[in-house]
Amino acid sequence: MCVMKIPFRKYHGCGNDFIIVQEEEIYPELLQDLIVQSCDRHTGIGADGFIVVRKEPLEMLYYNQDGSRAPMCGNGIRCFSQFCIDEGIIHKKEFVVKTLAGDKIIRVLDDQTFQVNMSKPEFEDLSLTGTSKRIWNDLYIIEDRHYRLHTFFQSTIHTVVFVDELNEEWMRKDGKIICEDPMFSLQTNVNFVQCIDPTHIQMQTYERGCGMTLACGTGACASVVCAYQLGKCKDTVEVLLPKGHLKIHIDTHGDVYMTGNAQCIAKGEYVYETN
Ligand SMILES: N[C@@H](CCC[C@H](N)C(=O)O)C(=O)O
Repeated sequence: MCVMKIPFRKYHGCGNDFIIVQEEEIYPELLQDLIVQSCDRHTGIGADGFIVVRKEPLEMLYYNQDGSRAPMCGNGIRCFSQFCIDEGIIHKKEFVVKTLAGDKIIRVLDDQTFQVNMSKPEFEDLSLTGTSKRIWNDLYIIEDRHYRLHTFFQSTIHTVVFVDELNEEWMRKDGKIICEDPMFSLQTNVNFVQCIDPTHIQMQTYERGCGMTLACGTGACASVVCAYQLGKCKDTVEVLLPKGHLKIHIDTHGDVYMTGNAQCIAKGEYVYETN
């Protein structure tokens, strides 16, 4: 066994929480184990996700709490941006971050608030979603609950489900069932959405690699895109979440913009014991 002290910061965006470290502080061969141990809510720091900061060129490497890699994280990229400011890595008001879902342009607004161009949704390229067929308004029944699934790629795979009311018990149970359905070979994030009025929705996400979270940025974008396509909302919507809100805007070219904040909640050294 060997003990290492790894400098980290912890952030949250609307309650979606992340451990963030710089790439030079970690050993790639130990990364999976480090993620699983440090994200544990009882024996580690606790977090929904783990972010590695690559500086040259600036890149966000995102991992879910189970150690799986994801192409992007909307709340994570705002926290990544705040980390880069806090650590003196970035001094500009606008910059580009590389991700597995392409380059994302970040604009720093007020203190701790960021606008991110989250790119256009992808409805056609099924290889991106890990599904063998297009899923749009498809009926999905669990016991006596009837859902309509809409699956597409919005910087990562998302399935949007509109419900009359958000119900914690069913979201957790049915979110897991939909997420792990074998028709999604790469699994899917599942967003339960309640439309309040044309400019407000409420949502919560069962995340692949993590379970229920308090917020999901890419999920908020996907939910608004889907609601807009179905004529359920306007092109600018406030997404209400248990611990905050995000503003999502779809421009005339179909690009999706997310605006929200990011907060540093801890800074220190993680005492990591290798097995
Ligand atoms: N919480 C994130 C999404 C994180 C990745 C997701 N669980 C996946 O595996 O695709 C967000 O804010 O977008």
